[in-house]
Amino acid sequence: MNNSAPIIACRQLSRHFHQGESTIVALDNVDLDVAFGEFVSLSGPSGSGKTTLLNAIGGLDRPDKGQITVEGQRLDQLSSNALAKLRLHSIGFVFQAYNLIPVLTAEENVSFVMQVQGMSAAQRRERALAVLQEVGLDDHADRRPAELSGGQQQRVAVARAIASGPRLVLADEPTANLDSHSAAELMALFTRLNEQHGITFVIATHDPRVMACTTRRITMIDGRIDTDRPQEPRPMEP
Ligand SMILES: Nc1ncnc2c1ncn2[C@@H]1O[C@H](COP(=O)(O)OP(=O)(O)OP(=O)(O)O)[C@@H](O)[C@H]1O
Repeated sequence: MNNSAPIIACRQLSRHFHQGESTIVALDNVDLDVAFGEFVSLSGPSGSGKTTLLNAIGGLDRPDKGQITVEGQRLDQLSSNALAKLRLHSIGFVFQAYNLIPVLTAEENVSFVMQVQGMSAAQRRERALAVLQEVGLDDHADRRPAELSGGQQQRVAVARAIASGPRLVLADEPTANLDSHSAAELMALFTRLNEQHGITFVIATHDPRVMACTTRRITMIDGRIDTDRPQEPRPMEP
């Protein structure tokens, strides 16, 4: 794979939703390239298309028109099996609701995904503990989600997202349910994963402090990209 090629390339993406008589234009001819290793925020008013764009890039939803290439693979040309594989191995997802399985411990929540990926139990345990250590939670590996704070649950969700070693993480309002201290910790973790491991992040957010942490700031309006600028990142104050 040629690393000078973008990790994400979107061409003329459009997505419409039909509600009764009316048509909602969620994405309107979006063109977007994101290079390997970028740290990007996506902001804009509610309904401007951020989630729709992330879901399309992550292969969770198909656009009506246009093309998406992720790590050199055209999503519209992949079989559903190949798309599921790409989602499982190459893209990490982090959501506003942490989406952990309540009856499983932190370690089991992380290793569950690797089980689906076909790793042995010993490999899973080793890898789960390594990624929990990466997010600062190896000493909480045996706790269930209800025994963890919101910030800790979100960090378990990050450990799960990076367990398979993806080069791309898509995060949809990851700090929306967090207090400002936990949000700052999460953004420091994202920054470290970006700088030290080269993981590309695209983060949809309404929080101006999250936008300020990133090195490229994209705003959307009415399903279109409105502004797109590089910036000097400003770490979030705890
Ligand atoms: N499954 C759906 N069915 C109908 N309309 C939808 C669906 N998903 C999204 N939309 C509409 O598409 C538009 C874009 O929605 P989207 O969720 O992408 O916006 P957003 O910028 O992420 O908003 P928010 O900041 O509130 O999360 C909105 O008008 C929304 O109501």
